Amino acid sequence: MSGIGETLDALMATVEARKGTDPKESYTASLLSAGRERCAKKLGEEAVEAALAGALGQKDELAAEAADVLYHLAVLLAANEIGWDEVAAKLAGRTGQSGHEEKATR
Ligand SMILES: N=c1c2ncn([C@@H]3O[C@H](COP(=O)(O)OP(=O)(O)OP(=O)(O)O)[C@@H](O)[C@H]3O)c2ncn1[C@@H]1O[C@H](COP(=O)(O)O)[C@@H](O)[C@H]1O
Repeated sequence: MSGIGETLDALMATVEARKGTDPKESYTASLLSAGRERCAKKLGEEAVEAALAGALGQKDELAAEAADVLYHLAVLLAANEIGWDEVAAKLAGRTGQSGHEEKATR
């Protein structure tokens, strides 16, 4: 099994490759062609479902919903021309900061 980084890189490459392709042939292409607001709405829905599963301690459901969240996040990032590298840089910039300090500088 590959790590999460490789998995996310492969997912983003697939999402990027769907740009401009036939929306009838690909769910990803249909989301991208519908625009950023549609992509954002789907991410929000999946995030709520993941949050509910987590709050209820539904482990399998949470893992599945977390995968949906990551997929829809990849689509929204791609729709905004942002890659995982920019997200990783934000996370790396916070390494070593306490959560309280980080909140103050965000
Ligand atoms: N990871 C995913 C993934 N996760 C979820 N989904 C789709 O997300 C949709 C969400 O389902 P919902 O029940 O929330 O919504 P729905 O009512 O079916 O659809 P909406 O009208 O609400 O958008 C389903 O159709 C799922 O198939 C995904 N579709 C694609 N991928 C990845 O994207 C790749 C390319 O997919 P295509 O673009 O479809 O070729 C796939 O190989 C996967 O790796």
